[in-house]
Amino acid sequence: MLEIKELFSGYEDIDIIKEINISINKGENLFIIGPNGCGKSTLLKSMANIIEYRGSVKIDEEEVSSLDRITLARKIGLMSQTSQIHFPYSVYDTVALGRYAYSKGALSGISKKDKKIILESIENVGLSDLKDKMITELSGGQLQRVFLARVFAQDPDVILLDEPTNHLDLKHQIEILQYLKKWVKDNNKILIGVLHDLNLVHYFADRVMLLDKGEVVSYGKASEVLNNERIESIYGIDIKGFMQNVLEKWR
Ligand SMILES: Nc1ncnc2c1ncn2[C@@H]1O[C@H](COP(=O)(O)OP(=O)(O)OP(=O)(O)O)[C@@H](O)[C@H]1O
Repeated sequence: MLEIKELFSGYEDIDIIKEINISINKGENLFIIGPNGCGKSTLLKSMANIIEYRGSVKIDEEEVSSLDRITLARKIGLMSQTSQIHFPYSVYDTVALGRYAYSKGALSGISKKDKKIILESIENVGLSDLKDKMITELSGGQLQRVFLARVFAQDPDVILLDEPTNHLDLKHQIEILQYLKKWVKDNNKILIGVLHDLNLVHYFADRVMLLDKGEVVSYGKASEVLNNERIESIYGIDIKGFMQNVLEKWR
């Protein structure tokens, strides 16, 4: 179980995230929504202990800020919005980096089991044909799937994904989200994701958290949180009306 209590975090003594309290069971996903700048990425970074927090973030009773790097990497994996490429690694080598928490460090030292997991992770995002290609030669969507495969290879208990599908075409968005949902259920993991597409959130989320100005406005099932009046008051747009309008244009 992931338990967050009285969580505050931010930058340079200014709190962006204020008083978050949630608990999520294994096998469940939670999607965080909210307008630009409301603190979604900051919340994920706090959970992954990339930025300091006050309050408590516990995975199976263990405070994440007290874990060493290797244990933390086995417990929690973050795919952030701005995964930068600095080195011309192949797809395989990039995904292999996900296994560092289980190996002795050097890529040459990875085990047969690691190899199998790396290849399966690449296959699960549909990139087997590109496994030897340099990541500098990939499209944005292919690259995003490489980073997803790296998180799968890392195989943490809690997976944090910041806009995991924003570079993907609709088919791949749906396929990846379907796969993630199943992966979470089958392997008793916890997924916390940030998505802007409220249709996809409606369809895939077990739980939804609506954030505004760093505070939780609403938390619960998608059908409870995604109430048109509430969404309009936070986003300042009649999203349901807009969607209905668009749908009518389809033949
Ligand atoms: N490294 C940083 N230093 C100082 N302030 C930051 C830093 N990163 C983010 N912020 C500020 O914190 C606030 C929340 O940013 P955050 O990236 O968490 O929002 P978000 O909800 O993920 O936004 P988006 O939907 O645009 O990705 C913003 O006002 C942003 O300017």
